[in-house]
Order: sequence, then structure tokens, then C-alpha cells
Amino acid sequence: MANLLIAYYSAYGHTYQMASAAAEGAKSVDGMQVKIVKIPEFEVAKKQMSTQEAYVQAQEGQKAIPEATQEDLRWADGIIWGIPTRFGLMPAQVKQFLDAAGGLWMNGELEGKATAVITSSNSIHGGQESTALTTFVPMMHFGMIYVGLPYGENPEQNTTEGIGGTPYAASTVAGREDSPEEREKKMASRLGARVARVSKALKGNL
Ligand SMILES: Cc1cc2nc3c(=O)[nH]c(=O)nc-3n(C[C@H](O)[C@H](O)[C@H](O)COP(=O)(O)O)c2cc1C
Repeated sequence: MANLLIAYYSAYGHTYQMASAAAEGAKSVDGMQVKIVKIPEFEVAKKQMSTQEAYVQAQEGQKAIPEATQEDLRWADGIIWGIPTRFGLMPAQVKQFLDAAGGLWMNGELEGKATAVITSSNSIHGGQESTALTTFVPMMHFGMIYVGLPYGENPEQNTTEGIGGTPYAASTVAGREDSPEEREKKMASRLGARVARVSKALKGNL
């Protein structure tokens, strides 16, 4: 038995849908307990965005998802982060949540746990890879084992079409009207299953 946490932030719902697809994939692995949680929104952002219908609707759709806590990170044997791109990097909301986990870092409590990233950007070249690769940095500080999205399991990413999917993260191009589309969700689901398998294999062995 192993525990997989999917912790995401999603202003407009795309990352949430990808995180949900990853949860489905993870649940397909025997003996996994899977929990999906949202990284808390800033009060100031709630106020600023309250006039944006797309934001308000997307938040309504995530109302039932519990907010992520430090205790969730302790509980997890593996963690998938859902992180939309902001200026090619993670949003401040996610950075703040990671900063607040400084105590866990200091005590080495995340060391040896599997981790992976799901991301989303409006445009194809808007920063999917840079968001994943820069998130790799704090994951190394935490001592986590970064899990990628190999081509062998994800032939969909070997394409010249404007869809997500990189070796570093499952992803969606949110600027497309049909985002996330089936191939993107399939890749997120496979990443969920892969991190679940790695979490199980690592548990108690590092
Ligand atoms: C402040 C801000 C900065 C953004 N920066 C980028 C960017 O650098 N590249 C890009 O393609 N999209 C950018 N976007 C678009 C977001 O990546 C997009 O809204 C997000 O992926 C949608 O995911 P969500 O529905 O889960 O919030 C930005 C959006 C905001 C609000």
C-alpha cells in the first residue's frame, strides 16, 4: 500500500482537469491510495479575479476539492504537482506553498519520495518546459526523485501538432478551445500511473 498526493493550483480549471486525469491513472495501480488537493489561493487574487467569469466558474467547479496542507505532504509517498505556467515559471501561490514546506525540507521529510509535474500554458512555446524544469530545482532541494514522461509510454508527444506533452511533464496547451484534449489527458493519466508505481517501489527502500 502506498499513498499518492496530487497537489495542484488552477485558476481556470485546465490544470485541475489534468490533475484529475492523473488521479484516475494512479488509481489504476494496485494498492494505491490517491488524494487530490488544491493549493490555496491568495485572498488578494480572489478579490482581483472576482470580476472574471472564467475564474469564478472554474473555482466553483473545484469547490469540493480540499485545500492542501503540510500534513498531506507528510502523508504522501509520492507527489504530483499541477502547476500552470506564469511567465514561464510556477505561480506565486505554488511557490508560497513550497516555501511554507521549509520545515519538511529541513527535517528531510520529503527525501526519497517520487515526484512529477503536470503543467499548462496558453501557448505552445509559452513555457511548459521551463515551468517543469524550474520546478525540478526545488524538488532536488527536497531530495525527491523526479519522474518524467518517457516517449516510449507516450507516443502522443512525438508530434508537430499544437498539443502538450514533454519528456519533463504532462501538459496541456490551455489556449486551445478543446484543452485539455484526450491525448493530453491520456498522458497525464499515464504519468499518474507511473508515479504511483515508482512511489510503491521506492517506499521503504531508500
Ligand atoms: C499572470 C499570468 C502569467 C501567465 N504567463 C504565461 C506564460 O508565460 N506563458 C503562457 O503560455 N501562458 C501564460 N499564462 C497563461 C496560463 O498559463 C494559463 O492561464 C494556464 O495555463 C491555465 O491553466 P489553469 O486553467 O489551470 O489556470 C499566464 C497567465 C497569467 C494569469
